[in-house]
Formats: sequence, structure tokens, C-alpha cells
Amino acid sequence: MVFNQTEKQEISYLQQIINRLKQVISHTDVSVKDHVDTLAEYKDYLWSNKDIDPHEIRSMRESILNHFAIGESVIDKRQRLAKIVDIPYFGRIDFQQKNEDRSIIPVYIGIHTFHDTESRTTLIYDWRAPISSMFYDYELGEASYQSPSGEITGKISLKRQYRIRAGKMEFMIESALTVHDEILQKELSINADDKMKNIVATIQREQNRIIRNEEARTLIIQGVAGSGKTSIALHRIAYLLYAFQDSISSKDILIISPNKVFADYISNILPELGEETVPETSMEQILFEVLNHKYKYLSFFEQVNELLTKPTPDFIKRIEYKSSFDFIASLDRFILHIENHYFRAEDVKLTKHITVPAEFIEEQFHRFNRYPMRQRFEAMTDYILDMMKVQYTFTVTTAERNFLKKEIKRMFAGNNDLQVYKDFFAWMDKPELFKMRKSHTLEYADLAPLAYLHIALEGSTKNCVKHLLIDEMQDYPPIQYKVMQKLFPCRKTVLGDASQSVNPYGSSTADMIQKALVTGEVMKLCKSYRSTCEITDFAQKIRTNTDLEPVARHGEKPKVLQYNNEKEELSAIKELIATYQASAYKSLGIICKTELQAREMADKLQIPDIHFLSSQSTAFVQGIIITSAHMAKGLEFDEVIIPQVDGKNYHSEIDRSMLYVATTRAMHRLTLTYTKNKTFLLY
Ligand SMILES: Nc1ncnc2c1ncn2[C@@H]1O[C@H](COP(=O)(O)OP(=O)(O)OP(=O)(O)O)[C@@H](O)[C@H]1O
Repeated sequence: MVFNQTEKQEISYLQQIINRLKQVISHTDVSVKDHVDTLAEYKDYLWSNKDIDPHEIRSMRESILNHFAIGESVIDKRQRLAKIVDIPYFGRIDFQQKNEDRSIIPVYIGIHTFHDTESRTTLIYDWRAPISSMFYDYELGEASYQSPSGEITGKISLKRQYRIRAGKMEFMIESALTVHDEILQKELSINADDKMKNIVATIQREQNRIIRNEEARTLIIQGVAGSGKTSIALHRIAYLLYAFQDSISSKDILIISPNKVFADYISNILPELGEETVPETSMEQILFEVLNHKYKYLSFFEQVNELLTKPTPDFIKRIEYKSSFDFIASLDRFILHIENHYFRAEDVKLTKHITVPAEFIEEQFHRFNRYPMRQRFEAMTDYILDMMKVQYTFTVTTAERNFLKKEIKRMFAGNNDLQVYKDFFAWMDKPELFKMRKSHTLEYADLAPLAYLHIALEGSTKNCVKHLLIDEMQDYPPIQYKVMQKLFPCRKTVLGDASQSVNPYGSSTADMIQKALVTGEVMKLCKSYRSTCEITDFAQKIRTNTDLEPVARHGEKPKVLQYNNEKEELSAIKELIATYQASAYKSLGIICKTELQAREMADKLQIPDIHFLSSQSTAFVQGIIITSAHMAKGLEFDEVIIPQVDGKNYHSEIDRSMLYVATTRAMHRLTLTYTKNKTFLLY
């Protein structure tokens, strides 16, 4: 007999579970109140009995801490339960273990485990529990999963998916009956939110493999546009927090994201999955910190903007060179050169009678080569003085010690990062490849090599990051990965799409990243979920990606509309906006090539409720957004309008990248407009 066979039974079971959940929640309320009351009693007792003996105070202190900890864990449990009352579960498999006399267990799967202590049964399994993996990996029939005690094999005799909202079952689907995944189709046709959605109910097999990969120390995910890379990476973090809860917590994770808007857009996934948000930063911020916030520099946005608006061959050459592996090899050779030639020892007259000979000092510089160069001075001073003490039996004053250390430091010609970096180009006989911009501003491409040199000379401070997540991996050149590897020798998940680079002269493919990090397992995601087939086909014509396989979902064909002049184009865009406003869509992205064009367009449109997103913005908002292709990367909209796709505006390979990024942001509807002649990129 099948447990809860009919839909009617399932509906009444759902109600039963919700009632039980509510009951437990109200018990935990009482329990929390008890703990609060007890803590208050302790406090009163301590206040009114000031002269209690220290033993009693100590034991009370322990009891208070104990009560506090239990109270906190009860609150934590309560929060988790409150979260799942609306959607207790989304799937079920009935599993019977092989070679065991056990009966079939119905495994209901939700965001969190719900273990009923009274009946001692697990009513809901966390989607991350080992047994739940079968829900994603298998259809009916033979199945297996990895339990802590080894592989468990058996048979799945039933598989169901539910759509439950606000505690009500909207529908349920018997997996064996569906030809293709109806629930996935329904999820994909839903309108875009101002925050990324969690996808626990519809994670696909190829995605599940990535989420649950525990072996790879560095996992590099190359995924086509809209393949769920970012979603999967965040679900992977939630999974790792669950699977390794004794050794890793959210504060041990660091996300490197391209900008604040993107960070805001993805910020709700982990809380939705019941985990705390994890620290987030940007590549620029990290490099800037390594360099002690010392330099002014052109930001990555400014670099991309300059490449889009006034690229010069020299600028491109500088970026390309600093993104090559040859450059890294040369830097490494130069670091060796510093080691061998930058320390020029001299005799130091320590006292009237004692001189430390140059050769002896030089010898010590190389003796301590396990330390970064600038960190050797202290150890060298101590060692030299110890040796001298043995030989001459004298005591040194602090002043003499400091003097010796200062002299040793002075003998090293590599105390200034920037000077050393400039020396490198002279040493390479390529001085033209370094250019300081107006008012002592460095180019963005110089930031990482300078940080690399700094770390080689000075070392880096320890951090407690246990898992590093790098999104939009294609935009970071190899030298940046070299720096990250030095700073974060921990596990990593690195993800991106080589086809979506906005940094074409300095981008990295998965293979290059693997080479730079000297490790890494590459996994691919080829199915694209975001856009309709029509939009995906259109984008494929701009940049073909043979790996890409669209999910079968259909919609309107993208439109490319021609106008006689700018004024007509502008009023057409206004009409398109009005059509959007009258539709059920929730988000519209108007994506221009550059930030300046987006700003001008926003001014010209003069439409209230339109939000202009600049590289300085910090939050994503729902509704109508106008922004640059660079800023739009990683985001998605129900509808996208791309204005000014004329031949003058879009004409180069970097423009192609921008156009590709912009088109792949659209989920359901896409329109492009231009005046006079269309860009050749659209043929
Ligand atoms: N298994 C899935 N179930 C439901 N929706 C999914 C699934 N996988 C991906 N999606 C949806 O596809 C869209 C794209 O996901 P996401 O932004 O994570 O992809 P991406 O590969 O990082 O995209 P891009 O590189 O183009 O910015 C999102 O709306 C996401 O919810």
C-alpha cells in the first residue's frame, strides 16, 4: 500500500504536517520564555545577593551561559521551523533499501529537516541530506546514495513534486507521468524578481553534481549564459555549510563578486536557504587592501569604458601583455633577480671596536630565504647579534640593535613597491608597457602585478577564509588568480562564462584559470534556462557557443526595429515602455552600450519610476532599470530593450561582447532599436 496515495490524502497530510509544525513552534516559544525567565531570575538573584561566595558565582556563571546557549539554539530552531511553515516540502521519493527487510520509506524533501521528537520520525528531510540527493539524481527504479556509512542502494517506487505556497498545495505532479519537467517549465516562466530565486525544487542532475562535489579543492564551473552558474554556486555554498557544519560556517566563506548591485541581487539566496549571508568583496578591493590603500587607480569599469569609447593600440597592448602567462613568468624571473641583486651588503660599524662585515650580512640575507625578502631584516639582525655575542662576548644596547636593523633595511634596494615595479619594465627593456596616468593614477592592469610583487617582497597576512567563491571568472586575468592563490590557499569555487567577457584583452578561460591556479577540476553547464529558445537563438547569432543547449521554452521572437532618426527611436522606446507597463512583467532592463549612453537615455526618456544603475550603485531594484551592458552582467529581466544598435555604436569585437551580454539578460521578451543602419553584428 502506498502511503498518501491520492492527492486528497496528500492535501490532508500537508495540513497535518503544518499543524504539527505550528505546535512545535508554540512549544519552542514557551521554552524560549522559560529560558528568558530563568535568566532574569539569575540576574535578580545576583543583584540582590552581592556577597555570594566566588564558588557560587562561578557555578552560576556556567549555568547562565548554558541557559543562554540552549536558549539560542531553541531560537535558531524556531526560526528554521517558522521558515518552512509556508512551504514545508517540495518533493518526495519512496525508497526501499536493497537486501533489507525494511518497508518503503516516504522521504519528503524540503528546505530544512523536521524531526518530530515525539514520534521519533523525520517528517521532512533537508534537500542537502544524503538521502535527498536521489530526488535530483534518479527517476523511478534502481537508485543509490552515499550515506556516511557507505553507499546505500535500493529502488525508488514513487517520485512526486509539489507546488506549495502559503501552506496550500497548488498542485502535485507524479514524476513518472510527466514527459518533461512541468514544474521546471512553470518556474522558468515566472516573472523576474528584484532578487535571485532559490531553485531547490528544480535543481537539475548536472547542476546537482556540482552542488554536491566535495572532492574538488578547486572547482571551476564553465557554464553558458543562463545555465544557473551563480544560482548553483550559492546552493553549493549552502550545501557545504550543511555537509561540513562542524568545520565551516558562513563567516569562513568569501564571495568575490563583480559589483555591489550584483552582490545585492544574490544576497537573499543563502538566507532563503536558512543560512546566514556570507561576506562579500570585489577583486579591486582585495588588491587595494594588499597595497595598503596606497594608490589611486583606474577602476575596472573605467578600463572597460575606455576600451569601449577611446581604445588606443598602446593601451590594449599594455593590458594584453599583463594578462599573459609570459608576463607572470617574467615577473617570477625578476623576483629571483631581486633576491640575487637587490641586497647590497656593506660593513656596519656597530661600536668603536666591532664592525659587522658585509659578507657576513649578505650571507644572512640568503640564509633566511624562507621568509619574504622584507621580512628578513628582523631575523637577520637577531641572528647576527647572537653570533657576535658568542664571538666577542659583549652586550648590545637597544639603540645599537635598532641601528643595525635600519642599516640592513637600507641595504635592500626593494623597499618601494612602485619603484621595484618600474624597475621590472626597465629590466625587461620594455619601459613603454608601464604608464602612469594623470595625477599619479595607476592603470587597472597594474594593480594585480603590483600586489603580486608586494606579496613576494613582504608576504601576506593570514586570513581565515576556508572557501573562496569567484563569480564572473572570465573577467580576471591570470595574474589576478596568482594573487588570489597566494592570499587564499583554501578551497575554491570559480565560475563564469568565457563568452561573456567584458574584458576581452585581459580575460581568462577555464583552462587558463586552471593553469594559473595550478589545480582545479573543470565542470561544464551547457543547458541554458533563463531565456526562451527564440531569445537564445538570437543571441547565438551574435556569438555562437556550440556548447549551448536551450531548455525547451517558447515565446515571442526578438524584434529589431529601425527608425529614421533619434527622435523617432526615442518615442518608440517610450511606447515599448508603456506596453511593458501595461503587461504582467515585473522587470524591464534598458541596456545601453556604455554608462554615459545609459545616463543620457535616462535623461531623454524623462519617465518617472525609471532607475538608472551606475557602476557606483549599491542595490538592485525592481521595475524599469536603465544601465550599461557591463553593469547588467549577471542580472536578468523579464523584458530587455537594447537601444542604438546602429553600425556606428556597435562595430568592434568588444561591442559584440556587450551586445551578447545584453541580449542574454532577457527572459521572455527582447527588442532592439536603431536609427538608420543596423550594426553588422546583427547579421
Ligand atoms: N534548475 C533550475 N530550476 C529553475 N530555474 C533555474 C534552474 N537553473 C537555472 N535557473 C534559472 O535560470 C536563470 C539563470 O540563472 P543564473 O543567473 O544563476 O545563471 P548564470 O549561468 O549565472 O547566468 P549568466 O552567466 O548568464 O549571468 C535564473 O532565473 C535561475 O533561477
